[in-house]
Amino acid sequence: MSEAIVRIAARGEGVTAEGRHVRGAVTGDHVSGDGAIVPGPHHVAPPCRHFPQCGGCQLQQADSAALEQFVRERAAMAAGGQGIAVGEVCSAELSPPRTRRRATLHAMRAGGGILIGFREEKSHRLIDLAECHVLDPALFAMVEPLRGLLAGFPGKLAVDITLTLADQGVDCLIKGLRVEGLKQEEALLDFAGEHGVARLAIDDGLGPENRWEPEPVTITLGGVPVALPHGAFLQATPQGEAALVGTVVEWAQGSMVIADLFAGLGTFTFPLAASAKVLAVEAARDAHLACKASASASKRAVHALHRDLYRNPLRPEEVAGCDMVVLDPPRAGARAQVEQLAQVPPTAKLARIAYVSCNPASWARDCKALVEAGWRCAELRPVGQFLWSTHIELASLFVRD
Ligand SMILES: C[S@@+](CC[C@H](N)C(=O)[O-])C[C@H]1O[C@@H](n2cnc3c(N)ncnc32)[C@H](O)[C@@H]1O
Repeated sequence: MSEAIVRIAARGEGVTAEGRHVRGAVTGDHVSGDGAIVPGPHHVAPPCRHFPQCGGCQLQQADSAALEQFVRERAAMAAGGQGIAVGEVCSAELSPPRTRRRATLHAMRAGGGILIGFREEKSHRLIDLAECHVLDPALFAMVEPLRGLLAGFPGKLAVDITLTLADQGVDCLIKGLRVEGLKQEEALLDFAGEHGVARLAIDDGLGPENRWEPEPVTITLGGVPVALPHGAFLQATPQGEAALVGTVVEWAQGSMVIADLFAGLGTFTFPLAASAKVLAVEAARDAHLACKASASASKRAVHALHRDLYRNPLRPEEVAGCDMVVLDPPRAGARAQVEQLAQVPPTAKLARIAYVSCNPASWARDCKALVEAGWRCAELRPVGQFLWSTHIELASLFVRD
């Protein structure tokens, strides 16, 4: 007798109503007693030849309807798991293929050639990328030239290459490369010039050192160009950023004073500053300074504050004057900051909290504290920026009645 797959689990396996997990199955498939999968209407041919070996994607066998359901259900189930009632769970925004604007690839020498790609999910074996359906084509176009460049560096090679699509083109940071002698220095400059690289930096263990940057590299946020420090956080796709920012800006309508916590370069700060005063709080010094400089150059009503919100969260009296708080913490969540927000008295101006998260588990844990303090989750917007992966993002709006 066969069982139907009713949903996709957090780790990407198909799950039956009885709770049986089946790797490779998607919602609508059937699985027989011996584990054979009978594909259903949402099971499609994976577009990439490297699937499922490549660790970059886990769900290429699912169509967009099954992926949308997966992203939406994961967000809703995280809320349900902590007993958080959600007013409205919106449909999930999925980023299209070939839109990822940042990725770290690995490279090594093998069999006389250079392998460049992602690692296999459960091993350190490198998948040598011949195609990629998630990377923006401008990033993928760097793979072959990078093979050529690295082939000229003798000896054992084990480097990480972070590619980011900035306003000026591809920003390329190579970690772990030893550059010795004029010939190798020239090879770097030739590579950068010939392939229109926006910035080339090498980190041989002592931090990134720029070798090529014909004009300062920026990323435009809310119409404001912001200097892009190495390693600074960026939303994974422009479409994902637009979905998250559009949602938060809509929720912020009518707010005059907003605190943007874990602000990074100002992904939310600058769009929000079009109609409100914004306090942008961030712990990474480079990101904070970039946000601060652009706020001043663009004359936006932004006050940038350098502060560690884990050790030193904003206290209730510091946010009481804001009518909205936006939080977008790292995967670990924002427990200490949420504990402080939960203590803001109902009589304070603070009327809305938008919590953006890349980890439904820490989000739900934190939000439980908000709910216990009288806040209600009015709206949940799931976002799938990492198409075909099990990684999801969400934006949530908390209000007090
Ligand atoms: C998920 S990113 C979001 C950044 C920004 N909101 C965006 O959308 O681009 C989290 C940010 O929190 C910052 N961060 C990490 N730990 C922090 C801490 N203890 N206090 C304040 N900011 C922190 C990181 O540097 C990063 O910029």
